[in-house]
Amino acid sequence: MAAMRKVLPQRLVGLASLRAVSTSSMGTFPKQVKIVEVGPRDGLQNEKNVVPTPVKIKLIDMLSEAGLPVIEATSFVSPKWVPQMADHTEVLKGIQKFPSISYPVLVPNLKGFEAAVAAGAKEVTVFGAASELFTQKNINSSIEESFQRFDVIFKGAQAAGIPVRGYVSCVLGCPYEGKISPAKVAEVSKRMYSMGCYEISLGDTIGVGTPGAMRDMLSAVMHEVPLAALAVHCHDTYGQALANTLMALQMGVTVVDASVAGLGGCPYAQGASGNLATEDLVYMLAGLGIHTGVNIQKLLEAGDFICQALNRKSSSKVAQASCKL
Ligand SMILES: CC(C)(COP(=O)([O-])OP(=O)([O-])OC[C@H]1O[C@@H](n2cnc3c(N)ncnc32)[C@H](O)[C@@H]1OP(=O)([O-])[O-])[C@@H](O)C(=O)NCCC(=O)NCCSC(=O)C[C@@](C)(O)CC(=O)[O-]
Repeated sequence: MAAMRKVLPQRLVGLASLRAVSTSSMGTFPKQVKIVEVGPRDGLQNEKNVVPTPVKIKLIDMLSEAGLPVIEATSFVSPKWVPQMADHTEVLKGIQKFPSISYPVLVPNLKGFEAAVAAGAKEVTVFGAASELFTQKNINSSIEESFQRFDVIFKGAQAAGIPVRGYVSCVLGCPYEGKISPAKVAEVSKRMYSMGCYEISLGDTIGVGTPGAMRDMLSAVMHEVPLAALAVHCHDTYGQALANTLMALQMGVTVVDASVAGLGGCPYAQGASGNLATEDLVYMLAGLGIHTGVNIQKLLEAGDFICQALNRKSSSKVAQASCKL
């Protein structure tokens, strides 16, 4: 805690310069971006040591205080597959729920959907992929079988008035199949959108994409799914996450997934590293004059908190830089 107190006033110096650059040209960028914070789920699911439930709850509460409009809280997957998420019910019940914030949770099947609803979930997320082999490794089914599972979830969600978000993983590459064609991503995205996902988040699961690959993939998907219903979810394995996101914004995407302190990774995607750090995204968007509603100071504090709890250095460049200022 002492170290945290020491850096905060210095961070304010960095924030002043951030405000100074926020008047720069808007170009073709959107005026507003919705950030979907995935740290508590994607960020923590890959942690080897079990993160105590109160730590997860405090992290989510701090992220709520920071003004993130959507916070992916946990996942109702099999605890045999992802033990770190076994406390999903306690986490979802334990967090403070701000009326203006959505707290979606991942559900892989009807069992997960029913458990999520019983725990109070008001929004769920299904997760598919544009790669057969990844789908097999991640959810033990083919792509076609995954649609059948989703269909059952959609029926339950529709009856309960619960919105469903959808992930398509491996959109810019797969750890098992390598290159994935934009046409395949477009096909899977179209299917999930037409089944009932209100938003499709396109995941560069192993962070191999480049802005060129993002442009080609998005161009294909935009023919099949309305732009307003697309989000991007970039991992930073090759240091391209921010550049890839910028390309997506220039193409009109207005929803971006990110993870506080750049935490993240998928247990079933070897080589996957952390997500785009939310702090770095917020800093860049502020510099472009794009509204997010996020208080970066409070976000940095949430990043400090989880990094101390995990005994780890933040992967966010903004967090690292603002500590050194
Ligand atoms: C889909 C299954 C369940 C199939 O797994 P399975 O083994 O084929 O399922 P099953 O139906 O045969 O059940 C096996 C056991 O799990 C139980 N079970 C079954 N379902 C549930 C459930 N929902 N909640 C709790 N328990 C469950 C079930 O009751 C049974 O228990 P047993 O009878 O052996 O005691 C499994 O593969 C699974 O849970 N996979 C999840 C993997 C995962 O969470 N991956 C990470 C998320 S994806 C990701 O990170 C990428 C993303 C989204 O971030 C975007 C990107 O970056 O690209």
